[in-house]
This record gives sequence, C-alpha cells and structure tokens, in this order.
Amino acid sequence: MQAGQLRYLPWPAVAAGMDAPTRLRHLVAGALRTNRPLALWREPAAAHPRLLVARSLEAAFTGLPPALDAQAPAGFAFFPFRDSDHNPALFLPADVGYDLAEPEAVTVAPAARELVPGLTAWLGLPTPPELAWHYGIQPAPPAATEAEYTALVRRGVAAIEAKEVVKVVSSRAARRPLPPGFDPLAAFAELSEKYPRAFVSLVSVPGLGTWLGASPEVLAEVTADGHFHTMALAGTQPLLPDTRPQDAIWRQKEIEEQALVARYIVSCFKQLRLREYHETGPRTVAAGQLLHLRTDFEVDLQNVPNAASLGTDMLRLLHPTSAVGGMPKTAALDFLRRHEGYDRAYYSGFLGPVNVAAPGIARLFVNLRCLQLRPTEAILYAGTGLTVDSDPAREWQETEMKLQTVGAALQ
Ligand SMILES: C=C(O[C@@H]1C=C(C(=O)O)C=C[C@H]1O)C(=O)O
Repeated sequence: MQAGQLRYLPWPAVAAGMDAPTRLRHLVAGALRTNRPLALWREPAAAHPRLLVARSLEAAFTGLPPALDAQAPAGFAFFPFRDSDHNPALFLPADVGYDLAEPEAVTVAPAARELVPGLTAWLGLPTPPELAWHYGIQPAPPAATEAEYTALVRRGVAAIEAKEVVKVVSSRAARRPLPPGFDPLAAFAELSEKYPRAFVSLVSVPGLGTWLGASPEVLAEVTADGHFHTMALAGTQPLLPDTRPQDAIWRQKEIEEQALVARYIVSCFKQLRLREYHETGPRTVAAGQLLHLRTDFEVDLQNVPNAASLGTDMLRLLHPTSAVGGMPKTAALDFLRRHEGYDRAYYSGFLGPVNVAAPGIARLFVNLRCLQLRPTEAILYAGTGLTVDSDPAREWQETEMKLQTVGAALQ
C-alpha cells in the first residue's frame, strides 16, 4: 500500500473501551453487511492478524496471477485450484485495512475514498449480534466414502503403473456438522493460537463462500530484504507423543514423493534460466500434529537478471505444484479432472497478501488444511500424494489425519 496516500480513520470516542478483537469483529460485521469481500489472515510467527476489505466483488475479479513486484497493486490473492466461472481467480484490492498491531486506526486506500462516510458512520454504531457470513451458491461437493476414496487411490496407482503419470495427488471433501453457536472469528483465533507457524486465514466472498484454513506450505514469497522463497513440502506421518521431528524415519515412498516436488521446483528455475539459488533440506518439519519433509529454496533477487519478474514468473509456473496436482502436471491434472469426482474450488489453490505490509512484500501459501463454511456444516478438504507404492487404506488414514488440522476448529 502506498502509505503516503492512505487515509487513516481513527475510531470514534464510543470505541474507546473496545479492544482490538472487538473492533475487528465490528469491521467484519460491517463488511459482511455491505456485501463486500474480506480476508483476515495471520502470517506464520506474526503476533497479530490483519484484515482487508475490498470495496466490491467486481473490483476483485482477475484472470491473471498476481504480479509479485513492488509496483503492483496491494491486495489479497485468492485463487482456486482450477480457474472457472464457479471459482474465479480473485485479487481483493486492499481498499480498507485493519492491522491489529496498530489498532487505533482503520486505513482507506485512494480507490475507496467513497467508502469513508459510510465507514465513519459504521464505526460509531453498535455491533450486530450475528455476523452474516457469505455462502457459496454452488451446491456442497459430494463427500467421498472410504470405499470411494480407496477406489480413487487404486485408480491413481494404476495410472502410475501404466505410466500415464509419475505422481498424482488425489483428494476428497468431507462434511462435518457445525457445533452449536460456531463463530468463525473465534475459530480463526483458536487456529492462530494452536498453529503459530501456519498461515491462518479466513476469507469470505459474496457468492463464493467463507473459507477457513491453517496452511503449512509457502507457494511463493518475496521478502523485504529482496529474497524469493518457495518450498517442496510432501510426505506425511503423524507426530507421535514424546517424539521429536528430527528423529522421524521416512519410507522410500515419502522420500521419492518429496524429491519429485523438489525436482519440479528446480525445473521451474531452469525454465527461467535461473542458476543461482540455495536449496536447504529436505528436513522434517512439524505442521500441527503432522510431520512433513521439506526442502526450502531461496533466491537472492540482487543476483538475478530478471529480478523484477522472477516472483511473478515462478508463481505462474508453480501453481498448481506437484505437491497438490502431480507430475507431469498436465497429465496429473487431467487424471484428477476425469476421476476425482468433485470440485476442489479454492482447496489447493493459493492465497495471501501482496504488497500489503509494504511494497515488495508478498506471501502466498497453498490453500491446504482448510474448510468451506456452509450454513449448518463445514466442508473439509484433504489430499495425499500417490506413488506406485501407495496403500489405499493408508492414504485414507492420511486424509483423516490432515482433516484434523482444521477440524480442530470445529470442536
Ligand atoms: C494435499 C495436501 O497436502 C500436501 C500433500 C502432502 C503429502 O502428500 O504427503 C503433504 C503436504 C502437502 O504438500 C493436503 O493437506 O490436503
């Protein structure tokens, strides 16, 4: 956001006794009431979340991946697994902002000046007791039974054996009733507390629905000191009580599965003729109650000729990565289109802020360990990378474990 042009709206005197979470709730209530898209997120290791409200859904439609450079507009990317009319790619402009680290003022961008009178009036009103969250207009996706999911896994393994694909990541949706009085803002706060290293998000968009998640996976990041980051995350096992991540032992299947993802990232660097990058790992990392294998990649943007476009180009090549689609990309996506049997929508898409904290800082994550909110239930999503050695019952178990990450918010 161009700080010089931002307008700061201070809270009125009636809000003097309100703490930051109460003010946040009030802003969210106002955004929902006026039918605006919003994103609330807490970055890994950050102490406070941020809220962004876009002036309208129309202002948020975008066909293109966000540009990751300092000159690009500020906003929050919310991209589906696969772009379609039902699940459009969105970039919510940073029209109204609230940073809970600076709770004394709400910021308004120049493009949203016309919101100032209404917003000023709203800040002085009482908060409605119920928040009118946005719901998707698409029907809820079918939830796969264990028999259906294991059949899909067997199909995937057969496709690998037939050399149609090298790896494919199958997934499923699961339906869970909402507990009485379920409060998405409280659930967001709970996930933030429970998973301090995750990217915790709550995104609500008219007609497209409300999504809550706690992702462990960076897709593309550009930092203040001019570095680009991405990671190859794959392989899953439970973090058992009284064990340490660094003592985990991995089977050949997981080692190979993760290596494929790492190799895919290196092939993207090669396509961009980038030779100067640092690769660290793979090492074992914890994500909630799970362990994964992770290789970190870092590029010093000062050392590369195409620095300004590197983030943007990598994003275009990476999504969807072989951690959520498969290898080769087109054949794996084709397999999923034909056999997966449901619409992933925004699950395994990507999301995150671009140029919001400051120009030139972007943090995009893969939308994993997430759920979609419906009026009386939640749709949870999880997938597993298949290789030729995959055991269907084990893959089902792995999706069950992954569902528990965001499922913790429903207890
Ligand atoms: C597909 C998911 O996770 C991805 C797949 C993993 C795997 O196959 O082991 C591990 C981490 C993620 O990259 C998910 O959480 O739904």
